Amino acid sequence: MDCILQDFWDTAGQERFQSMHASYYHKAHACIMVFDVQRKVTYKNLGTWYAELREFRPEIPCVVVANKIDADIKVTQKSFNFARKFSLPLYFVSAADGTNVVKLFNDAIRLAVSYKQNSQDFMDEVLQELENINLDQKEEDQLAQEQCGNTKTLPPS
Ligand SMILES: Nc1nc2c(ncn2[C@@H]2O[C@H](COP(=O)(O)OP(=O)(O)OP(=O)(O)O)[C@@H](O)[C@H]2O)c(=O)[nH]1
Repeated sequence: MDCILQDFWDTAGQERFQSMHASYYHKAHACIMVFDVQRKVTYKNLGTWYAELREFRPEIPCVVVANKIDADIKVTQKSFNFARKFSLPLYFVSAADGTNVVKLFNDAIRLAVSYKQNSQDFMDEVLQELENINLDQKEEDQLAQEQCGNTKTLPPS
């Protein structure tokens, strides 16, 4: 199971939108979009990030995080339209004091696992097939290695 991505966590808060390489998206089974409640521009950029995410991963679960609430607790009374507009769960978080951090990651992981188990997305099926091929290959390599090892340890006849 893969979750989007330390890089996304880092990049989403940036002031300028900078596209991420498609490979970052492809194996993600959930996305956590973070904005900084003290920097309006990071909230404004969410729409662009979300559009890019949906281009590559149309169905993965996504949650929105309002971070740094410790700096101004009153923001927790605000309603943030972006989350409502796309029906995404919104978490009020402080990475500094830990508020809601564990809950956020527990929920995101649960969503990701459930998505991975039930996904009907064509891209996921392709990736799963590739993963299976890799696993088969690894098993074959391991078997071949074991057989080589066995041959070496055979006593001389
Ligand atoms: N008060 C407060 N400060 C925080 C919180 N999370 C991160 N910071 C501070 O914000 C600054 C940037 O944190 P980073 O972990 O570097 O985050 P980043 O996403 O790379 O950077 P930004 O996009 O600038 O927020 C650091 O000085 C952190 O200490 C938080 O929840 N509350």
